Amino acid sequence: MTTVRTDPRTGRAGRAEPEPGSGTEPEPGSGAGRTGSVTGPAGEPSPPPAGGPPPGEHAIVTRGLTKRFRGGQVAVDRLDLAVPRGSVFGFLGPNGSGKTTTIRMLLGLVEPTAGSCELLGAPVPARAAAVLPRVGALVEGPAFYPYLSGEANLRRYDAADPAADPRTAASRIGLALERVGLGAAAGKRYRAYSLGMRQRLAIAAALLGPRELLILDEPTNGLDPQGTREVRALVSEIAAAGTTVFVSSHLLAEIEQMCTHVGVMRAGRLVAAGSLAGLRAGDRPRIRVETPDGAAAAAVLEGLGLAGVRAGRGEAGAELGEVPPERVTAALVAGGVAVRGLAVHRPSLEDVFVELTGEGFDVDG
Ligand SMILES: Nc1ncnc2c1ncn2[C@@H]1O[C@H](COP(=O)(O)OP(=O)(O)OP(=O)(O)O)[C@@H](O)[C@H]1O
Repeated sequence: MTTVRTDPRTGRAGRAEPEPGSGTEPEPGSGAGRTGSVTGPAGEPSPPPAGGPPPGEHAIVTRGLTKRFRGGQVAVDRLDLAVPRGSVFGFLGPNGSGKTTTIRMLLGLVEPTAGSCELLGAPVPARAAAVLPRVGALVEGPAFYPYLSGEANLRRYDAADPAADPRTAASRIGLALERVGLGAAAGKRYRAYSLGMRQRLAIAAALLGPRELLILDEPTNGLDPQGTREVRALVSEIAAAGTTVFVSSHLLAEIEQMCTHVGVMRAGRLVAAGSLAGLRAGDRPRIRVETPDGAAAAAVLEGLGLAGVRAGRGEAGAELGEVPPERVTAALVAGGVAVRGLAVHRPSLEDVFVELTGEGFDVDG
């Protein structure tokens, strides 16, 4: 069973922690694993928000989920979320947009002010004890002992879970280490691990047992590019093996590279959600013509029935729609327009999100 600690500075609920005992303090900074191996009965599945897949097809559903902290700050504001089973769902938003608070409510670590949430069809917190053993979680504030090996650290995590059978601990730990690619480094001390290895160990702690859902809060935060790649690859492998992954990030590039679905948060509200493919389908490619006669080019574009025609100095542009670019080129030439250059520009996902949210994202990764 996971132990929950409250941060005396913030009053925020904390994470599972192994009992101290080595004489050295655990090192913060890489992740926390929710432990547990008992599979409890799930609650009755309930209908997803209107228009979504049928009941049972969502790993996470929230309805009107709201958290108002003492002092009046609304961290999460009437959140309706539906995370399809089998998806890698990117929970994207700038710092302070309410991602961690949402995850804490999902895990029963913070009590919602209003609304409800379900994990794997079971209401949380009402049925948290039954459902959380099927959910692995990595939420900020991890602690591992630097002088202990990765394996020994996991043994401590496992031993702290009263629901975990000690007789099967060795195979459980071995399997978790193998799954995150740390089998060969199992005996190495934690302090000798790279950043990526540390984070993979944290994910291993969240995988001590069969999980149907894995919730990761900013798992690449603070990692170097190599560590980031490792975690990204690991998330894809875990998802390919059938676990739904819910991963938060403030980095669009992260989400774009590892997720199938995305929900975008801004100031506590969900401002966009759907499959990446669906969001991209809304992209409207534009054609841009470089020409000394922008007005003449614009007239040709209008003549072709293109929308959003604009003429500028030395250029003209329009939404391309279904018209093939070669038809535009031919029409421009036939219309006597001197074409110096022609390009088709498809808006990036960032352009789409900026349009939806009115805000940019850190895309450096
Ligand atoms: N215990 C708390 N008491 C008061 N306000 C809080 C508390 N926890 C979070 N907040 C506030 O709620 C808002 C959302 O914070 P949250 O940590 O959920 O955002 P986030 O999107 O996860 O951002 P970050 O990645 O920076 O953690 C912020 O304005 C934050 O300051």
